[in-house]
Amino acid sequence: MNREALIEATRSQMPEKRWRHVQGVVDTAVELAERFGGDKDKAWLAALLHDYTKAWATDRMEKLIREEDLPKELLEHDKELWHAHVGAWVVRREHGIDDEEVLDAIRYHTSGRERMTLLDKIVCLADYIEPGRDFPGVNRIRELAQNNLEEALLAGFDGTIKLLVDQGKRIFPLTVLARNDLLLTIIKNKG
Ligand SMILES: Nc1ncnc2c1ncn2[C@@H]1O[C@H](COP(=O)(O)OP(=O)(O)O)[C@@H](O)[C@H]1O
Repeated sequence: MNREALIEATRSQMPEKRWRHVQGVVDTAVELAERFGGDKDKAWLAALLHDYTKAWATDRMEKLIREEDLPKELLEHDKELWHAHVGAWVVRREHGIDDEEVLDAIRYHTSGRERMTLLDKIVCLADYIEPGRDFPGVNRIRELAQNNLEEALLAGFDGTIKLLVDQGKRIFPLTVLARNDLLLTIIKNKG
């Protein structure tokens, strides 16, 4: 795999602002991998590709979800969730990415899932706290991320779930499963 070509291909999918976010996620994911003993190369790759189709038109993503082997359930949920699954499918198809761990980290970076891998957690958390992010509560998540990956991610999911409830939106169930699972892990680690 040619890193430079992959960087250019990714950059060409999105406007400059989104590209800056991706660069922030890449740097943060590599830092988190160093801090928590993850694989830095995989963190780099999954973070680079996590938003590959984020700026694609909705109907382009919808067509792939309908026609390819992608979860049809996505169509009943917020469009913000689509790019994660579609992105994993596209980077496998277009760039031959076949590392299932990396593909999963891309696929679940927005929603999370039950039994998240270390790489899933790193990419998902990096997406919440990269330096360009500015939302109420982000600094608390950054502080927690200094020494507890699970507690930081839990705070991230809690914030997303609260926001969705306040906005009267549907919740994609994987985020609830991810949150419950993280809570259990945190309790076990303390006990
Ligand atoms: N469980 C969920 N159910 C419904 N929508 C969700 C859920 N989790 C996240 N979202 C939506 O996705 C958005 C998060 O997307 P964002 O953080 O911008 O991800 P990315 O960096 O991949 O673009 C949230 O603001 C929310 O609208």
